[in-house]
Amino acid sequence: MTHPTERAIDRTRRCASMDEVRRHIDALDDTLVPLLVERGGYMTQAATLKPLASQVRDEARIEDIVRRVRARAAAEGGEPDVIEAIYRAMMEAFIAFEHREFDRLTAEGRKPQLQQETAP
Ligand SMILES: O=C(O)C(=O)C[C@]1(C(=O)O)C=C[C@@H](O)C=C1
Repeated sequence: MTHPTERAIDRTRRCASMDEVRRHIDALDDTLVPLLVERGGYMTQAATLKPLASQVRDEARIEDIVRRVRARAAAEGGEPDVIEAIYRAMMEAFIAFEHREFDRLTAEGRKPQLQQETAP
């Protein structure tokens, strides 16, 4: 279990000005965006590995992730409802991206499973 002094909320610095608040937010965004891009790379791999477009959206997996990140948010001293809303919006954007990747890979003939299924 997370030690109380290791919680993310306790790393938030007290700021004396809005400039300082925004500097901290910009610095965190510089950490977050590369991680989101890296996460997006796995959508391309998922699109390669899933045989059917109907498998791109996986409701059971979405609910597993929501349950997991809500618990982590609480352990870090955050708001589970806020983190759930962010994750649901993020996953919708990633699902749309994964569909685009699925279509692109299909058009490029890079989905061997699908080709086998549709072969005469
Ligand atoms: O786990 C998957 O199947 C994924 O494609 C990844 C992901 C995600 O963003 O985590 C995206 C789409 C699915 O609906 C579920 C989860």
